[in-house]
Amino acid sequence: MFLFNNCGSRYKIANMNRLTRIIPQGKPSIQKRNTMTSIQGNEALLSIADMPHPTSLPIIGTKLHLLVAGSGIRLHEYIDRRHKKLGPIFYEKLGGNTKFVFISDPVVMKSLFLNHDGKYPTHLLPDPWVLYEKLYGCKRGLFFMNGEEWLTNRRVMNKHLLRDDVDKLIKSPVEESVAKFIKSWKKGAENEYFVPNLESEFYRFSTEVIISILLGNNPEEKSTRHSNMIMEMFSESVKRIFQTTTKLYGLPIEWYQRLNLKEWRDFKDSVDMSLSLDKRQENKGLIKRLCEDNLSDEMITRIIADFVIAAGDTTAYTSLWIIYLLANQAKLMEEIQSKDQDFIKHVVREAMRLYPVAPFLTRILPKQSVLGQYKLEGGVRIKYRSFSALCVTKPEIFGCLGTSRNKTVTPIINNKRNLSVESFVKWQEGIYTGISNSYPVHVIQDGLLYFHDTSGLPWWGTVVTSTIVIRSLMTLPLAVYSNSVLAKVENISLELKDLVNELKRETAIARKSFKLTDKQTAVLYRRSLKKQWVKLIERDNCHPFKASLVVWFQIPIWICMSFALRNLVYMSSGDPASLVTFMELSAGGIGWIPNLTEPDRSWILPVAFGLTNLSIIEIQRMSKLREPSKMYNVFTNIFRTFSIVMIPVAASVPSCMCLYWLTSSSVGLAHNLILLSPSLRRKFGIPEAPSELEHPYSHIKEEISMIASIYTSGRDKQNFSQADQFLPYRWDRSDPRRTGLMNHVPSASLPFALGARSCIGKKIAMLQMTELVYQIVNNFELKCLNTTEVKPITSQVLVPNGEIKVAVSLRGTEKKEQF
Ligand code: HEM
Repeated sequence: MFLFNNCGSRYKIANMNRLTRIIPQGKPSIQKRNTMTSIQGNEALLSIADMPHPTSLPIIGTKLHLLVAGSGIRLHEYIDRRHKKLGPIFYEKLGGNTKFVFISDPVVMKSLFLNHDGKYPTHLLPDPWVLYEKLYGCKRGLFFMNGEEWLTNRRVMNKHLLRDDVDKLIKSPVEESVAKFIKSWKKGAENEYFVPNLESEFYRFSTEVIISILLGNNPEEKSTRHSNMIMEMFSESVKRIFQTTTKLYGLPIEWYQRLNLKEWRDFKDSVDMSLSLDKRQENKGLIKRLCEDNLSDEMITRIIADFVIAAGDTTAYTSLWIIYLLANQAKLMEEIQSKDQDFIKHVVREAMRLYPVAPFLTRILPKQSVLGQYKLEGGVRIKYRSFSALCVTKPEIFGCLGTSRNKTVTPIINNKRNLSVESFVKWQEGIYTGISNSYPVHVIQDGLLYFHDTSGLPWWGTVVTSTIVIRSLMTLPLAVYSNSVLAKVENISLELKDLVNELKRETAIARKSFKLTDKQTAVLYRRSLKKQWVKLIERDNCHPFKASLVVWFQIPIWICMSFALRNLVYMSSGDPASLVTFMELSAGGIGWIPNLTEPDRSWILPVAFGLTNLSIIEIQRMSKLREPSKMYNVFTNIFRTFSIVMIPVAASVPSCMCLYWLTSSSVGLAHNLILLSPSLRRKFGIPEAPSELEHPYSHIKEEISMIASIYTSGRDKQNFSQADQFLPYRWDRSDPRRTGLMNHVPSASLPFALGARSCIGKKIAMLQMTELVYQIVNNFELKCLNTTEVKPITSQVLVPNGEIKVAVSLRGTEKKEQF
């Protein structure tokens, strides 16, 4: 009790120190101080702009820094270093338009989880899962729910899994599963030591525990073939689905759709089966209880399927870390033997402090909030994001037309090369002359002159208006058509996916009946698939080539219009009227470009042109979910480079041409934005497709996401003395050694989060890990065989960077020397 109070006062002091640390190290300027808003009494608050942050580039943010630091798998270390440099609260733009506010201060973290969560706390969702949900139309459990749906179901689950008497439901299934596990290890260590595949074994064990809890502790039922089958399906498919989604983070976009995640459907079938069986049984499993709560079968399936997934890797990897830590500390293993099971809880807590499987916890602020010294805007985050699997980039197509008449060619030393350069220039001039004198260019040129004469607009107005009219009348309908074709193709590919299994079956039958070889079967399968694809494409009249029509119209129009303007400036027709036009163009400019025949020397138009093109590329990119394919990245980078290269080119051509290019790109940008809107897409008759964004504009605008850096706060010396040491006794209030550890802030270690949206399975997890570790320590001796330190990396959870190898032998036998 004394220690507890003592620890409380230390806690306050530690946190008071921290509050002063929250003030940015780079002091805000006097001007900034004056702009501080006073919200509560006289307390002056800082805005997010005053928050410490690393310097970042406009679009890619600090992505390059992260890349250099070892990419996403090193995120926990990267952010840890940032905290050390910038303090316990800072923001960082890791690319895109979201400001991630990272917090490692326990007081601010607590306040985030307890006071600022709102009625329906929301977190960021892993994109592959969101994609999966959207593509396959399969609804997910609690973790993916929001709003009233989440609250209603969460309350039901709280009643069953967080109440004090939860032990009645979980104790016996956990003990049984542990007993089974220990039995199999004892068998393994019967003759000598053995080195188990810890990851797989813990995965299977975790799945077994959760399924036993779901089905109830009915020994008769457990022995049936049905139950074993469910177990097999659960553990295998869940493990595979996790591996698949982890890979999805880095896979090219098309693979998302190509991957046949059939395991999930098998898995859901098995849940359905167990649901129908459970209703008839007299067991006391969680499924039974949920049925009694009148939850629909569909909802139960959703919730418990997610339990299996959530329980699988979290408990498996935490158990793995615990065993790794213990296997490296023989003395501690001996000490634990003399302790009761309660002490194992401290072992588990301490391991989770050092290796929290969820190293970052995210929250979206529902409204404007004050966190520490900062007043932050509520982040309006879209509920679902999706990506365009069959997206078509509609970058502006640029061509280099800007050769000046008096442009000279730099002589090149080598005569032969000189000759070839000359012939190239001749060839180029020939092409230019050919295009300049072509019929379409003359038609557009005459059209421009006619429009200028009849409208009475100055030349700058003529260029801008005619561009808007041409692009809106010609390219907008084509862009709508192209989007429509793409949406249809996307829907067809989903339809085809359903046909694939049927085709496979038919091909298998054909193979048997006609005794086909592997090669023949593959050819037959490909042919049938292609036939189906063509059939569906013909049915919906949406050949993918049609989607590119917009580009085939846009490029020639762009070239012809540019040449038409060039002709007007260079008086190519040679008649007196062209001299008049030239004079009009010389005086027909606006603002800083009075003379449209001269290049824009201020570079305003060329730079605006370049930025507009970059915006189009970035909007296309931002409206996609997560990492696009490598090919898409290559093209995006080519277009980015091209946009930048075109800036000096635009600065060297007459400003009427540059004005045209800028107007054309701006209209393109507007079209891109318009065609993101779902309601406008419906009005234009574009069918709905999975890749469509529900809230495209909120996706594009800047957002704020709060991230609690659990890894950092747990390892911060200000929160825990000897923070990098594995000292389970620090959690034991009765241990005298604890007095030597000055800093101890329990709320700085939040492996299960805190508040209304904290882990629903924490009691299950704690019980199963404690029981398992207790039995392992008391029955076996462990010795770590890894010769180098195993470090954590951020995958979906914090996992080891290599296989953890531990030799297991029966306690008290003479097998130790064999290690
Ligand atoms: C060592 C084991 C575990 C750890 C460290 C852990 C950690 C967490 C954390 C940190 C969250 C909150 C995420 C957030 O706020 O964004 C969470 C949520 C959740 N956990 Fe666990 N978990 C563990 C085991 C389990 C188990 C065994 C289950 C099975 C019942 C489970 C089911 C869930 C579910 C369904 C949620 C979502 C809750 C909601 O959104 O309302 N977890 N877990």
